[in-house]
Amino acid sequence: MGPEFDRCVIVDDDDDILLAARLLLRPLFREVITARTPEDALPKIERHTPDVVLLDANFARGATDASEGLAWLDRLTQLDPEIVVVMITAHAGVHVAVAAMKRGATDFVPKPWSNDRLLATVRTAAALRRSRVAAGAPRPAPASKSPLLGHSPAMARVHSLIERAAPTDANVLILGQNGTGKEVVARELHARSQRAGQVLQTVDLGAIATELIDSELFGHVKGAFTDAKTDRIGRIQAADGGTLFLDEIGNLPLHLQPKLLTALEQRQVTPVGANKPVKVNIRVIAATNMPRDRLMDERVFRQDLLYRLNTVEIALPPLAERPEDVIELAEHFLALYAERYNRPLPTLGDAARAALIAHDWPGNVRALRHAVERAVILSTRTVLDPEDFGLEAGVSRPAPTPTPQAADLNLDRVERRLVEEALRKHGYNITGAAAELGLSRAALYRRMEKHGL
Ligand SMILES: Nc1ncnc2c1ncn2[C@@H]1O[C@H](COP(=O)(O)OP(=O)(O)OP(=O)(O)O)[C@@H](O)[C@H]1O
Repeated sequence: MGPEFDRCVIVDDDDDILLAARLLLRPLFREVITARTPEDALPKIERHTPDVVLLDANFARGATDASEGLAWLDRLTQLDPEIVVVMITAHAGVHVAVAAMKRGATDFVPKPWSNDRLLATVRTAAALRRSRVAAGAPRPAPASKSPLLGHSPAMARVHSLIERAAPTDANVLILGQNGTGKEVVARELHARSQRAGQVLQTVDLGAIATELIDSELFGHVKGAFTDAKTDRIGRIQAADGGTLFLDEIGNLPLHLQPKLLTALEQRQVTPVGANKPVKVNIRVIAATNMPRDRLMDERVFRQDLLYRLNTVEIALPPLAERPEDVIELAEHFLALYAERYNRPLPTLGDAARAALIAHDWPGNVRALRHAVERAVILSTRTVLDPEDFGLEAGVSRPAPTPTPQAADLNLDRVERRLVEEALRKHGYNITGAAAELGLSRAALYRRMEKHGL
């Protein structure tokens, strides 16, 4: 069998490192291109669109803060936003890890590396990139294509609520941890409503900078503030006639909550800087991963707005509380990804089934979906084992991570521990945990996927 992948570019100022990496990676790639400086590497990267770039973090003699490597990382991601960069660093500190993640690195290899780990890291990075490119589809697949699966008693209640609430114009509030399927429920509600032929306008309030939320939701008129060069219709108005899906509603700043309440009560919006309101006809679906008790705290969320939004409330339990759904979901995703990646459909072995059911899935259905995708891409077995999903046979939870010790500087473990700690601290609120780690939500999801969280 020939090499699995096309091209890899390695950038390091140390000839020994370049030689070692070239020898190690040659069986994986048709061509391994080396460069001693990023300046040399740039035209090669532009010309060859490599599957993976291995980039040293430190170039200047004696430099240890990785600033040069990070600056080059920025240039590379600007050049190709899809680029897969694995950082190599001899001075692996957590701050370097976090800074590089924030700026789009896919992974890290501390130097001196272990050959197995370098190979595994590079192979995973290359496989994921190639599969995505071949599929021509960014992940995750559009949720609209995913029907709402699950026959557990909890999901049966959810289906029944959707059936009853969808055709009415009642506002619906969907509660549930990250990855439990809130967006799928919102789409299902819209699809089964009388507004199905109209627009479903989604606003992810967790993804918009706080200072922009006002004009994003309500719109603005030209000259309302310095950057308002033209009139801009807000998302509420853009949803006119259809459904407005306010995702991560818990992130709506307190000072804007009365404004949204007024808009919903009066069925009209006043764009920033305008003096006349505009009529709108919308049905509102909102979702949040905020635990109910926080949402009931007047200091966090205005209760009058909450009552306006939760005419019907649909709570999605964490996946761990509905183990009956795990195999149905896993088999659905297996079929989906086997087809997408053009692989023979593997089956779940008994041990894999047991491990999938026993796992506590803190990242819920999203994490299960990613674990299945990875298994489809990377496994060559026809009957899948727990290891194909990054799980251990007969272990229901990931081994508890040891308390930080000065001796444990393994970047991978440190990263996993930081991500876990941040998630726990923020009650699995992705926006909060991402902010604390200094990552975008997308980058945090990638870390969660990588560590099977
Ligand atoms: N019951 C389900 N049936 C089929 N697919 C599901 C189900 N629940 C979740 N998924 C899939 O899991 C992934 C996460 O779901 P979704 O985006 O709806 O979660 P969410 O609760 O909105 O997450 P977040 O709060 O993090 O945005 C999606 O790919 C979705 O298709």
